[in-house]
Amino acid sequence: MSVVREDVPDLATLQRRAAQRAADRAGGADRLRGHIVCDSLVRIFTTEGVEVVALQGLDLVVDRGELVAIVGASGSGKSTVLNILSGLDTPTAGIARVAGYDLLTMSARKRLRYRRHTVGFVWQQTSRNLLPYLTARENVALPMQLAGRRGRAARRRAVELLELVGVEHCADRMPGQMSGGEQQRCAVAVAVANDPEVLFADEPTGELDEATAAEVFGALRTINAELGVTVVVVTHDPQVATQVRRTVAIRDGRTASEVRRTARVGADGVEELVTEEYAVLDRAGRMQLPAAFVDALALADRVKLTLEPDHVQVRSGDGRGTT
Ligand SMILES: Nc1ncnc2c1ncn2[C@@H]1O[C@H](COP(=O)(O)OP(=O)(O)OP(=O)(O)O)[C@@H](O)[C@H]1O
Repeated sequence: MSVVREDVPDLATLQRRAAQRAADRAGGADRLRGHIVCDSLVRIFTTEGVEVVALQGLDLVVDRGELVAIVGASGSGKSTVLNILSGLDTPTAGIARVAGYDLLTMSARKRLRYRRHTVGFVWQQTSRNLLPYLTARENVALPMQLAGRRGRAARRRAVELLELVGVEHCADRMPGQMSGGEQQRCAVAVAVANDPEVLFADEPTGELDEATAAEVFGALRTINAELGVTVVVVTHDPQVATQVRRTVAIRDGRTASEVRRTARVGADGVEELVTEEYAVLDRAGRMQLPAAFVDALALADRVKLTLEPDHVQVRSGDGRGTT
C-alpha cells in the first residue's frame, strides 16, 4: 500500500479527515483549540557562566488534529522547543501546555505519565526508535505489552499500524533488513502504538533522500488523518512546506513566520491548494519582516510605518522603497 499522496486535493481531504477524527477523539469540535500552547516561552542555558538564550519569547498554538512542521536554521531553537514540549527539558519562563498538562509545573510523576501515555516520539536516528534484535511487528507490539496490553489484540494492532504506514511487508524483518525510510515509517507505527494524543518527530527525515523523506511524511499524514493524532515535526528542510498544510518558521528563538496551504475552489470548480506566507505578530505587536524583504529594500536600523485603511506600509527610514 502506498501512503505517499502527492496530488494536491488529497492533502486537503486528509486534513479534513484529521480534523474530524480529532473532534471525535476530543468529544466535540469545541475542544479542538489549543492542544499545544506556547506563550512567551523562554529557555536560557547557562554553561560555564555564559548564558545562551535559546528561546526568547516563542509563541505557538497548535490545535488538536493539526499536522504542523517547525522549520528554522541550525541553532534557531527547534530542538529546544521540542525537548520542552516532549517533557525532556523544562523552560525558564513562559507558558508551555500540551493536552492540558502544564509543562512548567508538573511533578516528576505526572511528567512520567505524560511521556508514557500522552505523547509519542520519532527521532532522527533510527537506532533510537527501534530495537535492532526485534522484528518490525515485535517493535510495534512492545510498547503495548509494556503498557499491559498483551496477546492477540496487541499483535493484530501492530500489523494494522504497519499497514497504515505502508510497511506491512517488513513485519517479520529486523531493522537491519529494512531501508532507512522503512525503518522510520515503522518508527511512526511504534510511536503511536499506545494511541498518544500528540506525536513529536525530530528531524525524522534527516538521514533520508528526498523521495524516501516524502514517504515518511506520507506516513505522518496518514497517522494524523486516520487516528486524529496531533503531529509536530521539527526539520531544517525548507521543502517540508510542500508536505504539510502549516509550516512555522523559528528565527533566533522566536516564531518568525508561517506558511499555510489552504484549499480553495478555483474558477474552474476544481479544488486547489494555495500557499500563503504570514508574519507572526506576538502579543506585544512585534513581528519579524522576512529576511528576503529586508534584503530586497536594503532596510536597516529604522523604518517608517504608515497606517492605511486596510494595511500598514513599511518604508525605509531614508525614504526609499515600501514593503
Ligand atoms: N544544553 C545546552 N546548553 C547550552 N546551550 C544550548 C544547549 N542546547 C541548545 N543550546 C543553544 O541554544 C540554541 C538553540 O539550539 P537548538 O538545538 O534548539 O537549535 P536547533 O534549531 O535545533 O539547531 P539544529 O538544527 O542544529 O539542531 C543554540 O545556540 C544552541 O547552541
